[in-house]
Amino acid sequence: MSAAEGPLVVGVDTSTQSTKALVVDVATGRVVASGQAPHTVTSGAGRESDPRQWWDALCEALRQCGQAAHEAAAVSIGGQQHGLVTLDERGEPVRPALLWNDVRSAPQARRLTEELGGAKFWAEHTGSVPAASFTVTKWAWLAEHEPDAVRATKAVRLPHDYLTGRLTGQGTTDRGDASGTGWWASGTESYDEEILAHVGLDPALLPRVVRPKEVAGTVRAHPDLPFSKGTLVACGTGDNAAAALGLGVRPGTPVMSLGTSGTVYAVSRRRPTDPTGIVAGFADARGDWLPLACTLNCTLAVDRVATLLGLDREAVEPGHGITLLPFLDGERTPNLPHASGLLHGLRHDTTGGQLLQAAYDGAVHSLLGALDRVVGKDDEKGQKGQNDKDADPSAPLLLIGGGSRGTAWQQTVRRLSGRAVQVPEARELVALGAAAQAAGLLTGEDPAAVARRWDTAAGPVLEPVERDEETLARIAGVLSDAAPLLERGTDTD
Ligand SMILES: Nc1ncnc2c1ncn2[C@@H]1O[C@H](COP(=O)(O)OP(=O)(O)O)[C@@H](O)[C@H]1O
Ligand SMILES: O=C(CO)[C@@H](O)[C@H](O)COP(=O)(O)O
Repeated sequence: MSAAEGPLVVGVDTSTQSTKALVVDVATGRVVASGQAPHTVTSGAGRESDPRQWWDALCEALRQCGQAAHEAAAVSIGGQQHGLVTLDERGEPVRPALLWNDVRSAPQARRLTEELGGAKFWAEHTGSVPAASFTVTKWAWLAEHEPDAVRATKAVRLPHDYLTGRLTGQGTTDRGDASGTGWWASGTESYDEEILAHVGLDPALLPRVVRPKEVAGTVRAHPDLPFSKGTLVACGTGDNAAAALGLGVRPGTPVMSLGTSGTVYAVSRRRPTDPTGIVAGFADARGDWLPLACTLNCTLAVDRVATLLGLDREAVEPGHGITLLPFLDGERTPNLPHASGLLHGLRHDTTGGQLLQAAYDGAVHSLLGALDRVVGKDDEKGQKGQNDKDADPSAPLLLIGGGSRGTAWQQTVRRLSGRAVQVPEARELVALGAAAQAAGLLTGEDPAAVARRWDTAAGPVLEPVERDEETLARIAGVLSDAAPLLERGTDTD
């Protein structure tokens, strides 16, 4: 491999299932080294991970990068959003982190929404109506179920803050990830004291929100790290905001990410305030906004159905009136935290491949319904979408995340969206976005412009096909008819 032309930077994605690190040449965007190490997440009632695992995985992923990581001049961490990390006075986790896909705090989400002026108040103050994913609901759950843990907590962090803090020794976050907590006011871009007081969280426990182009700190000496002391650390951000940076998207360009979570989003110049709660009004990592909808059941749920059927994930067959709502983990979009998977339309001649295709259809249907609101279509009640001025309905949908590599995912998105779909060849767009942010610290460039210079979104465009309206209408009908079943848990919950 030829020598790098420019300085090197490290971009990290600490996601739900693993930590990935890339060493990138700032001049060309070439990935000169990479590493990856897995995490474990608990199954059962909740979804928890020990933050110390994320640190160990980061050290391992960096070790795999070899000498290149030693030469890096700056580093940035992108990470799974919303997780509640509670640290004691020594900076050690009080308990495992409560993750974004842990739905135990659904009752707290409902209660907080009602107690503080309803959905409109939350949407106008924080940009989002809290669902069980939001950090504020997790803190309220912890206060109710584990008051000793709350008393022992001397610092509250998000996953990317935790790793950034271990690199620098300082408590910092950024506007992108702060906007997913439920205690950051998007109108004033500051912590919301009314909400914090309501949930009994002292603002002194929270990290400082670093501005987009500001340095968060420098790497302190650490035996497990390949970095030189003094390497610059960027503020980092949530994984979706990092991927938006990594693609260098301009306002209105729609993105769909197929990973542990499914997400659809677009950068917007308008601050989102959707009182239906479908669109979360996140900030992006630059100073704009990132209206986004997220599902809890994406690649893992569809892979699980394939495993149950004993099929390869690509062994789909065209559907035949079968509807499978793959809500194995409850669901966030639509907001059905207690739902479980639901199958309708099974016949003697139904094949396993058709059932599998129905799982893909169910997962993609939820995302596409939400995409209409994210990019600005008016809903059936005439409410304006979030981003109508900038959205270009003919722009290809950018498809990213692990699932975007799969033919069955690509074809399902094409058929149910009726849009052109572009699949970037670059694989790790969250880590690339973090690398672009680190590069921006060195060169003074806008990180999104860095990503465009690196041409990270380049990849084949799959031409549009006719939209499969029949399947979309059938799934919407089953969702609506099954509402009472989906709103309650099963007897084993
Ligand atoms: N070739 C592929 N086809 C379909 N799905 C894939 C493929 N490769 C990986 N995946 C899926 O991608 C998921 C991981 O995606 P990723 O975006 O890395 O997730 P996360 O960032 O949430 O940890 C896995 O659950 C796996 O099922
Ligand atoms: O909760 C959200 C977005 O609001 C998720 O997108 C998480 O940020 C998890 O991301 P992945 O691990 O699936 O990348």
